[in-house]
Amino acid sequence: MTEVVQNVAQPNIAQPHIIVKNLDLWYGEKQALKNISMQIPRNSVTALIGPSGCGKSTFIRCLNRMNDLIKNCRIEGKVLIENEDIYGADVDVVELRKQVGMVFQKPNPFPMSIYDNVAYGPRIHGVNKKDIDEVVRGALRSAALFEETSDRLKSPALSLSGGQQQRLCIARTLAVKPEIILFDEPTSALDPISTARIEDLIMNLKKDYTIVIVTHNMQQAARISDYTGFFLMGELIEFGQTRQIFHSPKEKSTEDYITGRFG
Ligand SMILES: Nc1ncnc2c1ncn2[C@@H]1O[C@H](COP(=O)(O)OP(=O)(O)OP(=O)(O)O)[C@@H](O)[C@H]1O
Repeated sequence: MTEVVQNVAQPNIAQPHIIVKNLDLWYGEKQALKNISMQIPRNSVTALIGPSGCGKSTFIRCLNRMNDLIKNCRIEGKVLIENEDIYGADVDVVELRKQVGMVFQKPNPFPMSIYDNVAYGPRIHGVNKKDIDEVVRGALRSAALFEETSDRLKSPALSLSGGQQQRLCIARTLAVKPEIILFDEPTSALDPISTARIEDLIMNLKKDYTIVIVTHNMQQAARISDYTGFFLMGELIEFGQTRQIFHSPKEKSTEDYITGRFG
């Protein structure tokens, strides 16, 4: 494993699932990420917090190369998943995004039935027709949506409530059997009850997946995450166990942010 140039102290993580090394990112002339290094442990929830515009979404999108789609975006540094450089020349980006799923802020189900939304990915990835039913039901169960929808799987996904739509999007992600799931502010468009259900779900999912979540909600980060990274103006200021970050931050700016003094 090549040496990581550490700019921020890292907790001792035996076998990180994701290793980010000296990552810089520019949108045209503007540098949005500055020398980020981070080791993300597997089967855990890692929360990324920080004020608006500090680069959280930009960073999370680097983990499954979503920024490839943005013109004028340039990246330097490395992102290793299972020690493989995901920016390597021979990486199949479709396969990478299957391995690293993503759930967005606004639920975005396809305008098709509940069933077809979840079956969409497995069908594209060539899952056998006779196995699709089982995959769809399994994913809906894991996303805690099966009981509510089992009698109306052919109904339009858009007839579901916002919270149910977000769980459907999670089921859609789970159906392609990822290893890592990225959540970009997944509850910011939801009411408190739907938010609590998604938080419970995320905490359950970490048994089987590595989870990275961007959130503006500090209580949410404190409730559901094992590790927290604090970003400020494109830099990772502090990264550590959530308990430590919230109870004894090492950096003054982290403390100011979590105590609501800015942002
Ligand atoms: N596609 C883009 N083109 C140019 N600049 C961008 C693009 N996306 C983001 N930026 C800029 O990069 C910086 C970081 O944005 P980013 O969305 O990653 O921040 P964030 O911390 O996720 O913010 P928020 O919490 O408001 O979602 C901001 O200055 C933003 O304006």
